[in-house]
Amino acid sequence: MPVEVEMGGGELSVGVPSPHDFAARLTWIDLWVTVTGKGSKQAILQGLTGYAEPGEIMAIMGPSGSGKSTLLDTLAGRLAKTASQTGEVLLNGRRKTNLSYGIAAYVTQSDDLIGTLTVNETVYYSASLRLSSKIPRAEKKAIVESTIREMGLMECRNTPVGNWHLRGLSGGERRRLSIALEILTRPRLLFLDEPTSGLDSAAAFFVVSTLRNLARDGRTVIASIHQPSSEVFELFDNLTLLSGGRLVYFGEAKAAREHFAASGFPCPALRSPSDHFLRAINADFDQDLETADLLNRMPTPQVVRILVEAYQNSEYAMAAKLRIQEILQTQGTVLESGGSQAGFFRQSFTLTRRSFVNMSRDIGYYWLRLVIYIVLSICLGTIYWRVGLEFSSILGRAGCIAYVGGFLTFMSIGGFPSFVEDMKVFHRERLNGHYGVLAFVVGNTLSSLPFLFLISLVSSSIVYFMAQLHQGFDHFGYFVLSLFVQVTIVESLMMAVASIVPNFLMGIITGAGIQGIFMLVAGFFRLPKDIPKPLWRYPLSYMGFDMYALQGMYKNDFLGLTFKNFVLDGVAVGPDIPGSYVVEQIYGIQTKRGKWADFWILFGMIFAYRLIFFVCIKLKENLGPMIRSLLTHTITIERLHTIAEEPVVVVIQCATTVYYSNSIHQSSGS
Ligand SMILES: Nc1ncnc2c1ncn2[C@@H]1O[C@H](COP(=O)(O)OP(=O)(O)OP(=O)(O)O)[C@@H](O)[C@H]1O
Repeated sequence: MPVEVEMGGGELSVGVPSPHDFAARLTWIDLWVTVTGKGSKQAILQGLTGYAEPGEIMAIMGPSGSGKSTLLDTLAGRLAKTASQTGEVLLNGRRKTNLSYGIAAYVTQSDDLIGTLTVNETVYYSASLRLSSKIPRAEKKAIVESTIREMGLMECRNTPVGNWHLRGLSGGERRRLSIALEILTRPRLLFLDEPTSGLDSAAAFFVVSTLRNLARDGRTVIASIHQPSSEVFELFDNLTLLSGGRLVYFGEAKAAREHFAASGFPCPALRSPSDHFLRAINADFDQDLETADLLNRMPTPQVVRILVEAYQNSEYAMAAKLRIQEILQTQGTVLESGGSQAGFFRQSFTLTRRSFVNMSRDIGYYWLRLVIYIVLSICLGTIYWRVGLEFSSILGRAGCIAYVGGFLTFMSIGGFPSFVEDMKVFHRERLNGHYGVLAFVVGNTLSSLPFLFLISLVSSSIVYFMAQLHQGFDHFGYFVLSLFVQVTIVESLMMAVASIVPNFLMGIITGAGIQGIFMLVAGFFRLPKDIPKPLWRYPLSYMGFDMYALQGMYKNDFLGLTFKNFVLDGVAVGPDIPGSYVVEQIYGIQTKRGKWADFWILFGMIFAYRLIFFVCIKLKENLGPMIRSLLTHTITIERLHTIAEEPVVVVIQCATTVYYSNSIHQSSGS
């Protein structure tokens, strides 16, 4: 009799969830992942089926490139946009294509951490962001301390993580810190990609022991691992062994040895089982394999083929499918996002504080920029030294103001590397549900304001008093505020760019390009009335902040001053020129709108650009899964057509939800 299993969006299972059962039971059935490159499709996961249960720790092993990270990403709903997926991933019997944003914690291979914070600060801020505000401070500190201790980081608790200018933690310590951050809140479902990479064998043993204890506490832990020692391997309950995206073995870790022996590849007495498995299935380097009696030299692809077939026809494969069936019949609780229990204000406050501390310690964030601003301001001040009220001063003042508004703000690009680092940390924390997008935008905005104000004040003071622009505190105050608002807008623009571009170089190019265009249509290089319509004048010159900044600053400086007319043979050719004439007739700017109106438009733009930043993050978060779900649906239908031609039973539930059960039938001999 074929074992027929229907899998679906929750309606199929018969068990009633217990309200107190928050365990995470993950099942995946006939999982295929394909990527398209150079016109051809490559399957990087080929029909994987398995499950992970609470109380157990599962290792995903395989040679480099065998698909370990891809399997973890697929299970966690984080597959790259370029890859397509078919098959089912069910959490507690329900279809859950996206486990991001707090339902599952994921420790990725890269350790994206804030370089200037110490271990203690990193874990404490994380606790403050995620643990309930009701938990007293002392209790939070105790949780932080015990987590740091569990990961063996007590010795370096006051060491900064480290960045380009700060020597900090070793690679292994960073790895352990990344794990500490995710186990802090004891997540129900924990994925770890290479948690032991960079660790010595003792550290690897302690880290995996901690993960096992976490699993014993009712958590579900899945970790990909390269080359565990025998001691570490013994800590794993279950094993998924992959080679070239195919399943070589799934089942109890300790039974894998018997399976290899039964398939004709017994583990030699003095070799660690994990070493033996990996040597047998590593197709990258063809090798001699010490086989018991079958072959003395066998090419690895052949070994892999034998093992894959042996597994498909084995009792282990059958047992896995039966267990999946049982899991699906005892439907568990719907796990909601469990990322953070702290409220919005707590999150915003903590993020503002953390970001402020980082900005004040990272010399590349603002301090280096401040130095460059001071140097440039001195250059500007010397070039426009006491610019005066001559006829030529009109051009001089306009040039000085345009440079301040254009190039000085353009220099905000210098902070881009730090923005990119910030965004990496944000993406890691956000995907693990540590806080919301709005809290991040608020935190990032508030923490940057004091530094931006300082930069504006110092630069303005130097330029203003060296060039001796329009005297009077109100004029100087306007100049400072206008520059402050401009750099804040550019900062928002660059953060928005950092949130969408894939890398640093693209970000610099995109950010510089946008600013270059806005500068061009600001009204300095071409007078406003001469800027060609429709694109350049409407909408671009109005969308950019430079136009309002330039006009406001011109009005601030020229209005109320009088300039000498130009001199021919020692005699002025006409009467003195009032500033209003300069603004209206020479620079073609209407003075009906006062300088403060320009300022308030600019001020409003800070919110508009921060909103764009917020929307960019949201779009990036939602667009990927939307595209994936569309692609997955199309590919599932495509695959169904292929499968329908094969001798298998196809179960169609409804128009949009299609499942098939070929692998299950095969295993039962159908
Ligand atoms: N988005 C993608 N586009 C193209 N190829 C991909 C993509 N993702 C993964 N691959 C390919 O799929 C294979 C499996 O990659 P994966 O990162 O899952 O392997 P891995 O077992 O985790 O390797 P390692 O142990 O070296 O990290 C590799 O050959 C990789 O190049």
